[in-house]
Amino acid sequence: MCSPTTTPENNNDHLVQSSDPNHPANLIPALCAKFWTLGWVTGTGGGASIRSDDLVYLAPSGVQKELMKPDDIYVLSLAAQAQSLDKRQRVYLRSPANYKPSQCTPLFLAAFTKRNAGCCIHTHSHWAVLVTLILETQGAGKDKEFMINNIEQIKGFGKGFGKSGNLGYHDTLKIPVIENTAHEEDLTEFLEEAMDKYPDTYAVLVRRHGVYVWGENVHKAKTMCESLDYLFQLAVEMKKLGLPWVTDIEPTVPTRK
Ligand SMILES: CSC[C@@H](O)[C@@H](O)C(=O)COP(=O)(O)O
Ligand SMILES: [Zn+2]
Repeated sequence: MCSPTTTPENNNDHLVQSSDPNHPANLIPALCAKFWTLGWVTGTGGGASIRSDDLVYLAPSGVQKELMKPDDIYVLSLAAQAQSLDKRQRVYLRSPANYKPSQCTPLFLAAFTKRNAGCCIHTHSHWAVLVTLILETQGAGKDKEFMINNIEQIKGFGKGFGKSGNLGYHDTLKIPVIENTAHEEDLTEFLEEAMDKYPDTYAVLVRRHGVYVWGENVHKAKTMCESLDYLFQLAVEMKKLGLPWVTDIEPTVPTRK
């Protein structure tokens, strides 16, 4: 299951060799090194994947994500994957030696195929985990979504897949929460369910685990992941101060002279 299929003679190494710092094989290690400093990908957890047209660039499993090199990156073709008869069999154009592909692969692929995302980031941020723990204490029914409004940073989010523009200050940002599973890949069906139930969401929280965030491109995925982490941290601090995450502040219309 999920064993790599590659061309042994050349392993398509040219797919990960570029002097362009924005090439996905260079950018994934660079981004993960930055994310490690934020506590997002420590202890091999978390990661990031980038899609460029048909090609998906992925990290190996169980490696220190902040120390990865371009040569460590897997490359998969979405078209070849779609044609594969066994959908659980991954069709890699390039596989680095002595590694296994990230366990997050089917979750990243869900963001690329169901949302046409160009980048998906998975963090194990303390703030994301804490928000899911706080929600858990609120009991069944209230523990399945994180909601916050009337905070400026909400404007860092797009309105939704296929919609133009960003959320406004008074809009309520809703992020679904799914339960963790013993194996990362078993989260896939629940992540896809959450995407169907919340068609506008760009993120899904995983209880006691972290968060998946995607965007049309690297810039948008990174911006939303940073905005979300800011909001999760703020929400944890607000909870400690007894402040509500959702308020009914009415929009004010300034009078211009
Ligand atoms: C600290 S182990 C974390 C893993 O089980 C998983 O949750 C994860 O995010 C990373 O999986 P990986 O296969 O190393 O890319
Ligand atoms: Zn994880």
